[in-house]
Amino acid sequence: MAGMWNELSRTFSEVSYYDATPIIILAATVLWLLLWSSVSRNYHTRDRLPVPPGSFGFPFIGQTVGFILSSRTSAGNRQWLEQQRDKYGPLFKWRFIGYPMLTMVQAEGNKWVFQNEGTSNHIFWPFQLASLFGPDSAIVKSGEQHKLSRRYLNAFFDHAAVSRYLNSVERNAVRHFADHWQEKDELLALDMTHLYTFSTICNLLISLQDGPQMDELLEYFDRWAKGLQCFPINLPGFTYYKALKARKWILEMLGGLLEQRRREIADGRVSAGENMDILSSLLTVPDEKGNLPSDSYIKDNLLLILIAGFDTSSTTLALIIYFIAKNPHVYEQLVQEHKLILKKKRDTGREDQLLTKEDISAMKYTWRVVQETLRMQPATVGSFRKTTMDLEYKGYRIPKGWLLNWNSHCSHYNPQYFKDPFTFDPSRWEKPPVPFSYLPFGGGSHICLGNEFVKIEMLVFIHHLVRRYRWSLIHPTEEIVRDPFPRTRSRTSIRLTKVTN
Ligand code: HEM
Repeated sequence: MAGMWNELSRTFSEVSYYDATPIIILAATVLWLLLWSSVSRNYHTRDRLPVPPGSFGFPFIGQTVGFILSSRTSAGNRQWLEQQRDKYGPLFKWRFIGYPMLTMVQAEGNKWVFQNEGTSNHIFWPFQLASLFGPDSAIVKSGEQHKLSRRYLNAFFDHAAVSRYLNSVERNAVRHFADHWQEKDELLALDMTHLYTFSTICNLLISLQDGPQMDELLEYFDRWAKGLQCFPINLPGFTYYKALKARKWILEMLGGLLEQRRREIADGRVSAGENMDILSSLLTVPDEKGNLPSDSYIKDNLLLILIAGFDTSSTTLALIIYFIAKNPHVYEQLVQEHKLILKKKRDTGREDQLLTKEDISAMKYTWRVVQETLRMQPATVGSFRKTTMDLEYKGYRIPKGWLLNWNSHCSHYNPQYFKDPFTFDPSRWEKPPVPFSYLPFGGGSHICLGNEFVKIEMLVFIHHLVRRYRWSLIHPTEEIVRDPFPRTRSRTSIRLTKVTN
């Protein structure tokens, strides 16, 4: 009986196996056909889609000249982009130094760019800028290499790390006001904020204090920065050539410092601990794979942080001084906030002590003033990503190899996101903005490394400024220009009056 059953079941399974074969083949074929037709339909549909509206202009040059010329004035750049938007819509194509470019002027477009970073687009810098940054700079890296680099650098600039820098930032601010502001009735605010932010970041990174060596380094950084906005002509006498020379000089200087520090660590003259500057940390703290970074990585990234962290902050601080002078009610509100902080310090017996994290958290209105300044004059108005595959977005085909340009300046002035955008109104920051409409620090994986640090650097400075001075603009109607960072034509010349607490 059992034998018959086995026989039967074997026969049944064989029969069903042989019977099922054509069905399986048929089902697989149908499935494959369905999949193929869907893929090919999508492919062909995307292929048939139009590319976004706009004009590529002249071959190669496209609109490069018009765009660069418009970038010289602060409003010019935004107005140029708004003209294209009004003509073609919030997503438009144009051509920049030979590259087809797609600019997004609304929050939604910015979000799309940042959310697809690493999958269908990656960071792009024109070769002249990439050469100024250097091959090991985190800013030019993409994908896994960028992730590794950022994870390592983030440890020096996340919230916890930045809180540890508070005391040294404040000591530097106090020294700065004592050395450069006292006994002055008039000064150029931008020159002062330039010194303050450069000494703050030099101190933090390489323990370099005010003095001839810092002045010389600052001079080379200024030459380097001019290379960001010029034609890339690498011939003696041209700005780009000078910028590359300045990079070489800075790297040599950092190389010398690196060797000296290595010797000091070996001799035990610098020991591990919270007071180490970032250079010493880079020489002693291994990455997640247990390796110490190479010299070239250290030099390129010190250069990056120095450059990314001082012109942006110094121009923003000078414009904060400018906007406060133009809005006396803002100054009064700031004074009230900082008087309260000083009173609280007095009441708790901390009068002579440095600011604490709690004092910084109490500077709510002051931070809104910073946010509003960064809305009206973001130091960086956008940058580029490059598509790594053909894409479809909003019914358009976006070919592989096009540049995507996220832009903050236009959305910062869009009344849909910011009511009365031309009014300097710190109170608008009592509510959070529409996501991706406010991007002074960029977004996605390349979001500003220093955005936590900026907060203490600026709040500490404003605290010491408003408790010491009141000021007015010597040229109240002067224009804001960009070269490439925003500044007033006179570098914000102000008249100072000392105040007593
Ligand atoms: C008001 C001051 C600042 C503004 C407005 C600002 C703005 C920005 C923006 C918009 C980006 C993104 C670029 C992109 O997506 O392509 C960026 C990147 C960066 N910023 Fe800042 N920044 C400021 C201050 C600082 C400071 C103080 C530091 C350093 C301590 C710093 C370090 C960096 C670095 C290293 C990057 C490159 C990040 C990467 O590519 O992964 N920035 N910054």
